[in-house]
Amino acid sequence: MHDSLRSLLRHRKAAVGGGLLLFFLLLSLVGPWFVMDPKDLVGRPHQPPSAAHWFGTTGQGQDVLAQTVVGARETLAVGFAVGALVTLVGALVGVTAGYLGRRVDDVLSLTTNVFLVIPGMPLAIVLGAYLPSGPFRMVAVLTVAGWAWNARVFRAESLALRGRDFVSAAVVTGESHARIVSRELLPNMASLLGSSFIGNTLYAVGAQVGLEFLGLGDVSAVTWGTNLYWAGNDAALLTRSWWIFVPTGLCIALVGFALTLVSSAIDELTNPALRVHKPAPLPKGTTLPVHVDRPAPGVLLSVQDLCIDYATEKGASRVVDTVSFDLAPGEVFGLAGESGSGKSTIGSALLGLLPTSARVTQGRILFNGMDVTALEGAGLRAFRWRQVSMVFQSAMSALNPVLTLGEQFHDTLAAHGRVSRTTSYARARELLGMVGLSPDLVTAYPHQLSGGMRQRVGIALALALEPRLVIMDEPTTALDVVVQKELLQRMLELKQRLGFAILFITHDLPLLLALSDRVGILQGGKLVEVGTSAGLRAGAQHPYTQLLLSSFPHLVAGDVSVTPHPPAASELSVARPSLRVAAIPGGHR
Ligand SMILES: Nc1ncnc2c1ncn2[C@@H]1O[C@H](COP(=O)(O)OP(=O)(O)OP(=O)(O)O)[C@@H](O)[C@H]1O
Repeated sequence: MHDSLRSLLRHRKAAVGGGLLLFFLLLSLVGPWFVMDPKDLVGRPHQPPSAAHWFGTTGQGQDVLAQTVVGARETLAVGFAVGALVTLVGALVGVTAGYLGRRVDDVLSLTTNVFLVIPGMPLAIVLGAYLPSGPFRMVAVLTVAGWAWNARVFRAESLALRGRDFVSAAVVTGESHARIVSRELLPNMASLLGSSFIGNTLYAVGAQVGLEFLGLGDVSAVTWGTNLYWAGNDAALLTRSWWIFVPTGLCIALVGFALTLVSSAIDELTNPALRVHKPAPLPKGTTLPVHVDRPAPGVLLSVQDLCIDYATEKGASRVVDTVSFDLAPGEVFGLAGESGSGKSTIGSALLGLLPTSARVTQGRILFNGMDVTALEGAGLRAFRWRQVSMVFQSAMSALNPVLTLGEQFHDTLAAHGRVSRTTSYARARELLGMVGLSPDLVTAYPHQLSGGMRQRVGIALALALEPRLVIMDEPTTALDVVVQKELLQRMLELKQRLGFAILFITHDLPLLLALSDRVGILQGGKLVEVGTSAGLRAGAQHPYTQLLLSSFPHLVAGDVSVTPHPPAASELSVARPSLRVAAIPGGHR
């Protein structure tokens, strides 16, 4: 709690937004005691700012400063009350519908949809005409007109959470519905609840001011909306009496700005992934122009003295440290190392996919002689996928769930030149066939495929533009060993046919040794050993490589024995006929 408060105070957006909001809250609470009565006629009409009336007088001779300060009270009170009520009603209805589902969901969703199709403004006007005048009328009108959107958002969120394992675990351990909602669902929606409340308050302030400006509020009350209503009525614009409406307008804009800052701060504080630490700017003169060397013969990719730092709260953290290696055309180069050793960071750097908080601080990545670390914009777009593509680790999240496979192939092909759907679909069919899937799957959606089939689609997509290098970042981690072997075997066959090189990233060193021509071992961001697979298998030099090798038990299909030593190539090789696991006929996994 103490820590959360401290980080809230240290957060710049939270501090500025919160400070502004606090100022307006204090102004609305204590300000009215220090100003004149806003309804008193204290001077001549339309008087500009003066020592007697700092903000001038209105078209009827009232003090504009008093009206601005007093107007804050009801406007903010209604705004926060509506913000809280709309969030509460929306969350209650949405979470109940999403979590309980079935009949309850049908009824609540139907009610929500009915409210959604009724336009908000006419509904507010009609309700306003029947309810007794005053701030409570405004609160009721805006709550009735605004809760339905929130219910939709909360329903969608609870539907997504309901399918998560931790909720299923709570269900099977016998927790009650109320406890699951209050302990499992709502805490996971803290960020949504916070930003919805702030967003709804923003909506309420805007809608309230809008309705009152149109004369649909209580025009005898003093609020920011009625201030603008009377400014319009008293021809403040026509007489160029800007001081009558500018202070109120400025206050509304500042409150809106403050609420937006706080909403964004809540998002960032409750979701650490949104907290982006920007790396320190490079010293002047160190920005590298796109550099093209004559490619070294027999070298497709040359990583030279590469250093990558992440900006963190505690300063720069080096995760890739002076790494150098070369990759020849058609070669399979494996990068191995324990979790966190920097493998994926190197893979991302090759494709210019490093997050904003990361930066290449030293070294070069030469692809066919061209320094890809300096590529940007159109140059980078043209380079990605056409020259170097990637098979991602998570097959499900790498495919767009709402597009058919054919559309996803079309998008990829169309991103690199004009291509008709007929041509894209024909190519998609060909590629699907190449990876051992039925070409008819072009019309299928990702959820209709198994994990192994999705990963084959990932490979087919990676080969769509016939790149010269394919990065495979743990592409088979989530698959069982049989599917894994079939998939890798297919990949190596395609490599033989099409001639692309592979940078294979995994923590599974025995698998790498079986697949790769050469392997590099990463430890804590440093490349501690590079050697041919045969050389490393015969005798690794570095103690860390030896440790990695000795820490892998190996299951051999058939006799299910566990070997404490690195496997022989024949046991793992998926490219050779001596593959020990028989292909399962028929199915695509
Ligand atoms: N956004 C980030 N901010 C700070 N450090 C990060 C960030 N992303 C990754 N790191 C750090 O960079 C290091 C390398 O991460 P990377 O993902 O490249 O490792 P890896 O070897 O691919 O691991 P794994 O096999 O588990 O995917 C890790 O120590 C990680 O904590």
